Amino acid sequence: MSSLPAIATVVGSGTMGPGIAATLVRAGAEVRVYDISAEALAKAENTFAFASGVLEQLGSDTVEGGSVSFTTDIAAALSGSLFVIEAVPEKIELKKTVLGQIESLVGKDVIIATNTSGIPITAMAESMTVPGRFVGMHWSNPPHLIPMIEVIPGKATDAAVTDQLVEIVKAFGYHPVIEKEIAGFVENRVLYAILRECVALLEEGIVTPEGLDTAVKWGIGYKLSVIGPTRLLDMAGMDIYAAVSSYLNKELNSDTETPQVVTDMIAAGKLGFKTGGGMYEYGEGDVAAKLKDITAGLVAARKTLSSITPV
Ligand SMILES: NC(=O)C1=CN([C@@H]2O[C@H](COP(=O)(O)OP(=O)(O)OC[C@H]3O[C@@H](n4cnc5c(N)ncnc54)[C@H](O)[C@@H]3O)[C@@H](O)[C@H]2O)C=CC1
Ligand SMILES: Cc1ncc(C(=O)O)c(C(=O)O)c1O
Repeated sequence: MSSLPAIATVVGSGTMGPGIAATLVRAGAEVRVYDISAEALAKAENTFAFASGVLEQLGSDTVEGGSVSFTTDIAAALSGSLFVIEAVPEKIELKKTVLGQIESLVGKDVIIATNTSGIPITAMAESMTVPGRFVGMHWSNPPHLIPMIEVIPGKATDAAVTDQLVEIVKAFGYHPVIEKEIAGFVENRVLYAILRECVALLEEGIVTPEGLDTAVKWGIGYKLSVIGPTRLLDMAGMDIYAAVSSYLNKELNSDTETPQVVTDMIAAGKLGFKTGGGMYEYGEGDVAAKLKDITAGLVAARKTLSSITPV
């Protein structure tokens, strides 16, 4: 019998919610998508349809019986639900309020997972009545395409709940990675170490954005997508790592604040794809074309990577 809960609810339907829902529906679950904003839900219906189309393109396993509904009625979204994924904005107080709402509407044995990017689970669970059923479930964007999920128990999370979440993740064909709780979790700690250095290199004018993207895509991304960093150390040799790190580590950027260049871009309304300009400028139709290319690339890469020995 599949470990996938028959009825699941996604709370918050912005960038992440619709792709999460599409993944669960394809695996056979009845998914309710809840948001406080009717406008967000209307957009989410389109994003859900797009993500479902991508899963079809990918040819991922499908289980009959999956369905989706969208609602601004939280009680209806949670009625009879067996598994809840919270995906509201990354603000701890908002998340705590929403968790309180969810807990007041579901039974004590319902697992509540959070898609936080890195807020410690224990801090988020502080005011929960049953914190043992609460667990981190960090999907990566785009959630319908990146088949890895970080599973992070907090101090109060029941071991059985962590085990159940691992089985749920496996049931829809993703790779679960169990981690000890730490701010940012593993994926974003590594990503943000890379991004800090990248932004510093751009800010210092060492390389152009195009040059940086080429160096990282082919010199790092391509290689790491096949073998992973631990194996890379073995391939390079500890002697090489020791020799290079002895002079390089002290040179790497170690700023603790958000880079000024990013703060300035935000002030100028340059947020990236969502405003039509960021590190690069996008003209009419450019963002849609880029997203199409990125999706096609991720579909092709996932097919290839799935067919070779992992890490
Ligand atoms: N965007 C990304 O690349 C990733 C985001 N995450 C995490 O996932 C969570 C959601 O992120 P996004 O989808 O990017 O956020 P978003 O801002 O795109 O969407 C959040 C949605 O939550 C809704 N919302 C706000 N308050 C609500 C409430 N009280 N009840 C129900 N819905 C409410 C908003 O209307 C919005 O539609 C955050 O914790 C974020 O850090 C995790 C992985 C990747
Ligand atoms: C820049 C950035 N920040 C956070 C996340 C996340 O995982 O929360 C992502 C992502 O791709 O998922 C990201 O790209």
